[in-house]
Amino acid sequence: MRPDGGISLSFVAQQRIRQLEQKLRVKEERIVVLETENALLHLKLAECRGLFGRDTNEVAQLNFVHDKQQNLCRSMSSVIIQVYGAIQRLKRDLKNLHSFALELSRDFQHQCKNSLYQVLTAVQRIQLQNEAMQTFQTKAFDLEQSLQEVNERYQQEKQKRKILHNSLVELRGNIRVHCRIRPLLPFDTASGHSVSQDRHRKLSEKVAHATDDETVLVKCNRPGHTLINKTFQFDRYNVCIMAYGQTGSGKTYTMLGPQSEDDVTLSIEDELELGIIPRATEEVFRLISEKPPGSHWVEVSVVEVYNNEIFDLLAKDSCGRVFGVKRDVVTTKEGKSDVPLLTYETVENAVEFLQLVDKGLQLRVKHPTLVHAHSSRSHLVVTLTITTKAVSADSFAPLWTDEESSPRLSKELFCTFPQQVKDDKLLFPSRASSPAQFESTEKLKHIKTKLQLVDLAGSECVGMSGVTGVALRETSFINRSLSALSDVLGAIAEQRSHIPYRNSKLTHLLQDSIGGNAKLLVMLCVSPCQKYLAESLQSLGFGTRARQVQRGQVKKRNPPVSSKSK
Ligand SMILES: Nc1ncnc2c1ncn2[C@@H]1O[C@H](COP(=O)(O)OP(=O)(O)OP(=O)(O)O)[C@@H](O)[C@H]1O
Repeated sequence: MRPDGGISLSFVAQQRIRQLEQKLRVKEERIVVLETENALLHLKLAECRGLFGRDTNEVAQLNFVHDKQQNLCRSMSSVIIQVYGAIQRLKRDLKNLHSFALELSRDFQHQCKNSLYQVLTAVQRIQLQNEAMQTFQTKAFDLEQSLQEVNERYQQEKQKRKILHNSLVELRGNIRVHCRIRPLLPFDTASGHSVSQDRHRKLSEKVAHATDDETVLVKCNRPGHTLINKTFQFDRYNVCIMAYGQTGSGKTYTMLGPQSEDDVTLSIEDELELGIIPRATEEVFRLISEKPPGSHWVEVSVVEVYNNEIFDLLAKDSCGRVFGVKRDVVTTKEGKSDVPLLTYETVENAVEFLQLVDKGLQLRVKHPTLVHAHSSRSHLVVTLTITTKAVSADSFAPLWTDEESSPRLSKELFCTFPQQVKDDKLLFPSRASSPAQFESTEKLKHIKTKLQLVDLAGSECVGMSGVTGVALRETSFINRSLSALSDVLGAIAEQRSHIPYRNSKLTHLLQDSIGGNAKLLVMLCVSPCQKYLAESLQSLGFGTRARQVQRGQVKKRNPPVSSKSK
């Protein structure tokens, strides 16, 4: 400031400068701030640039993805269109289904109603039927009661009949006699040298006639001789077990059927001509075929009793050839007759059986006599042993029973030969050739039944048969054994305490079949012509007495068969 108190210029300048400097500093500070801001903005710009670069990549990738998405969208759209179409179709189907279900439901309801109606009707019907059933049951009960009453009455009647039957059987006994008269044959009328023509004609006349099934008439009117006009009654001609009669009267024919001159072969071709042995065997196998398989089996033995010796006609030598081997007959502990070592062959059918019998027959002794050119010199005994097995005693069903007689041949035949042995133990192993099944069923019950078919040798009048030497000896044995048989039958008929079975090998061998519970049929064979009148009358007389003794009509006496040995 100047001394007058005025403001100098410099001061003002200075003031101005200071102001300007102030302003400058402010400006500089502002610049610094702006620069800082600028730097920061650069930085941001750089950052933004970086970001922008990255974003561009992302945009490219996003574009790529976007393209892909668009493609996907396009394909999805077509799929969606398809799906949509399918959905539309499904909707239509669903709609159809729905209406079908509705229809079905309506049908079902309708059917349910129908069924218910039917069930109700059926229930009503059942109720009605139940009521009817109850009425019927009441009636059935009443009927059953009356049936029971009838059954009781039937059983009582049956019992009465059985008692009657048994007493009849008791009256008739176990021996039946039938008679068969053979026809006149050429050799009956053949002329002998020692008689005149006239006498020969007389001798060849038929004097024995069967007037009916049960009656034999012997009518003979010889001048100077007693008039014979006699009838003999016999049981019906049905079956027999034992053919008895004089030589040449037809025993072998009856038992075996016709045989050719040189060949003894049995034939089962001509049914009408069959003998009892093939018929009986066929019947046995027919009956067996009706039983369960394996429940029955048959063994066969064939023996001949020749000169009071027993020969096994099925025994084989080392080469398998059959030849008659001598055997003996013994009585077992149980009182049965037995032939130790006897050959038993198992057979499956009648043909096999007949083949065996044929073999045996080849060995049977024959010898021509004046009466019969093919006279059998031995007794033939064919035995069928039938073994029956059952799983228990209750289920046992024997091949035949002898409870009641029947008119049928089979029943009648089988009623004739029951000799049954009920075993709790095995009997079979004591015999040869047991079937395989048998061994595996040890605990089974077995019943053995014997069917013995016998062709006896013929009784013979030595004067007529003209035998000498060996044949005469044979005749003597034949007549003696027939006499022993007659004694046994007489003793049985008269119910004697001792039956002389052991007096001859024949009766000893047949012991099981002609005593005890067994039934024996004697088939009398008779020659029709006058020449054998005495022999025929003797046979018929024997048969009649045996039958009458059985019926209790005659007093005890010895049958006169022993006279045949004269
Ligand atoms: N009913 C019959 N029909 C036809 N011929 C028969 C009849 N009976 C027997 N014959 C015949 O009579 C003859 C003697 O019969 P067969 O051989 O059976 O007698 P047999 O009694 O057995 O004799 P033998 O005891 O001597 O052996 C034989 O030629 C036989 O063919």
